[in-house]
Amino acid sequence: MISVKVPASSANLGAGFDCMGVALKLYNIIEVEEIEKGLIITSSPDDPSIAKDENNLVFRAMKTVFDEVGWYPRGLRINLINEIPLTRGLGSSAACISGGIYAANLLCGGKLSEEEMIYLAAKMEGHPDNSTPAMIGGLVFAVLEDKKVNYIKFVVPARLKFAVFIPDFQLSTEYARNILPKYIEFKDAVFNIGRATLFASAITTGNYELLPAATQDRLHQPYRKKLIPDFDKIVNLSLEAGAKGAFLSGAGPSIIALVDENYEIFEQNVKNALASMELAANWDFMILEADNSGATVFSVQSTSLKR
Ligand SMILES: Nc1ncnc2c1ncn2[C@@H]1O[C@H](COP(=O)(O)OP(=O)(O)O)[C@@H](O)[C@H]1O
Ligand SMILES: N[C@@H](CCOP(=O)(O)O)C(=O)O
Repeated sequence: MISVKVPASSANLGAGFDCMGVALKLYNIIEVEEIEKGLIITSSPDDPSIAKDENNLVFRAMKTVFDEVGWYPRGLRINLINEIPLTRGLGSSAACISGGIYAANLLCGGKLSEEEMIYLAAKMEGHPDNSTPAMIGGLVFAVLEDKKVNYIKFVVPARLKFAVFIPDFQLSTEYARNILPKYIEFKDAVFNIGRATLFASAITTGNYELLPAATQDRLHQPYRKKLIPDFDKIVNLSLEAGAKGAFLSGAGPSIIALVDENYEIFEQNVKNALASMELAANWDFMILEADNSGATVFSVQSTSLKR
């Protein structure tokens, strides 16, 4: 049996719609094993939206690898241990896709290169901003091209923390993409190009004072925040507590605030504020570091199955 650990991820990071994302130290474990025949899928905790048949996202991701390399297991057992909350903008689907591809590649003897796995994952997810950091870790700038992903990975220092606010309601990425406008104004495109470029420079040089300005966005947040009644309150409380920028995580509804030194004081101030504020939803709060490893082998046990 092969066991793979794959991180959560937060995409967009403000202005970098569909092209910037970071892996976070919150993980799903995917255990896979070739069996005599059939497909057995188990999941804990379970959720009605996790399919137990060929529609399961991890299985579908694994199948893209089998189709690509022309090798198929006789049967397959998949056990999912899920820490990443579903449909909250923290890359649960990207973790399934990148983790499934990574696990399938191990199962079939490592026929695909890392570049090929990154491409397959981005193609399946439709954008490379979650799937690439889920696969290789770090903070990634990525563009999906016709046959490859062009990307740069930046290893995030532990000094930078990601304060994550997770509400008790879900928002599917598909829905949150469908509500975006087909066209945007030229000045809004210019606004985002400047901020995304500034973000890339600020994060890689450690010039965190620029981050509050560099995480502004006009491409998706103005539309999506209407679906998240507490958005402005959470962003404002984070900035007042000293965050270096706060923005929607992926398509939402989770919100992330960047915190530098003094994160313990920030954490206490935020917890006090959350306890005393009137909010439409209940919000979980946790402080995470970036994961710089991506999908990794957790354990390998030999199987009795003979070929
Ligand atoms: N552990 C899992 N196992 C199987 N399918 C999953 C798992 N986690 C998420 N999914 C699938 O991904 C969907 C959520 O994807 P999406 O709307 O993109 O949200 P997210 O922001 O969490 O990626 C779920 O409805 C489910 O179909
Ligand atoms: N760039 C995408 C990212 C979606 O991330 P998810 O974690 O919410 O699936 C978008 O903004 O739609």
